[in-house]
Amino acid sequence: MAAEPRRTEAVIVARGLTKRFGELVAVDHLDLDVRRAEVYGFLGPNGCGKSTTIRMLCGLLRPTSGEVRVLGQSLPAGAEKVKRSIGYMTQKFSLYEDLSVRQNLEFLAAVHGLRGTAARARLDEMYARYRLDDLKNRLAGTLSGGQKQRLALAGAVLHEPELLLLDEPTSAVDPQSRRDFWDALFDLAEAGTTLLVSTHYMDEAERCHRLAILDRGRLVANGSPQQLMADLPGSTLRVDCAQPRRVQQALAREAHVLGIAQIGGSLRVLTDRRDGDGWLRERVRAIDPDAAVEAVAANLEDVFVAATRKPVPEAAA
Ligand SMILES: Nc1ncnc2c1ncn2[C@@H]1O[C@H](COP(=O)(O)OP(=O)(O)OP(=O)(O)O)[C@@H](O)[C@H]1O
Repeated sequence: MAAEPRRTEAVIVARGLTKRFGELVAVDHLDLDVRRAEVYGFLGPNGCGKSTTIRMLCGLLRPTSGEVRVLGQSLPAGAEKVKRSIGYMTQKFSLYEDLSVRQNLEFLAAVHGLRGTAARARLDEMYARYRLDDLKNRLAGTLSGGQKQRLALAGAVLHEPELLLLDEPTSAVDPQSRRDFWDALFDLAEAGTTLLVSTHYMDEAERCHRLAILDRGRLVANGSPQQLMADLPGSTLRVDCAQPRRVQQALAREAHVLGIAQIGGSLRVLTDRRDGDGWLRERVRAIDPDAAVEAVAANLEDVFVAATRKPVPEAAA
């Protein structure tokens, strides 16, 4: 039965969540609030601690310090109680490649204690919902990337978890499959499931209700994508010029320039100055008097670059 989404109730509350591996601080005093039925994104560069955090949130990894409550249970003490209500989909395909789609799902149904007609009804629902009907007898190892992902999602939600944790679930699939997958995630959220999903893709992060940006184990920004873009403490500019590579090299040495990307024949420049428009026009004119500088709307990639280019605070160095 479809529950009314209630995006106010806390499903994940973490305070000061920290994980050390020897000298390495993989997750560093992370505070996190995820509410029921929201799609919450985790965005960050490789190695910033996304997977480690997700593994702590599903009770697979014991935090070094800090507090974390998931679905009302304190972890790790309540991990066993909460495990039945959590679904987890990893970056790598983790089902049995030498079993068929049907055998994989029947096995998972048995693991979750589903039997008889209840199991058959739920499996039929999964085949239909995730377009697996024609693939039931295929070995999982022979499926395409998108098909494997649909099977993995079916496996992760078979037991109707209240919370679904997805660790870079779309890293091996094409854009259309990614879109279909996100539609499936929103269907789940609409039915009341809470989703936390890590991603490297800006377009995916932009679709989340709210998101956290992590960098070197720390939370460096969080909020709705719209709010993060509106609050960007700098400006984004487009520079049209005859020799973009030359202008890019010269601007890269400027202290207030956080990032430059060439897009076709123009440059997209992110500065940490609110008055970036006039300031950059002056700099660019010195390099190429004919260049045109125009302020453009910030996107989530600008937010990401600005948040992850900040120097490491003294305490973490
Ligand atoms: N079991 C472990 N033992 C030692 N170091 C680890 C362990 N697991 C993770 N790390 C380290 O902790 C840091 C964070 O890793 P993690 O996998 O959480 O990052 P991530 O953000 O998920 O990266 P990616 O986007 O590449 O998947 C990395 O430096 C990683 O090498």
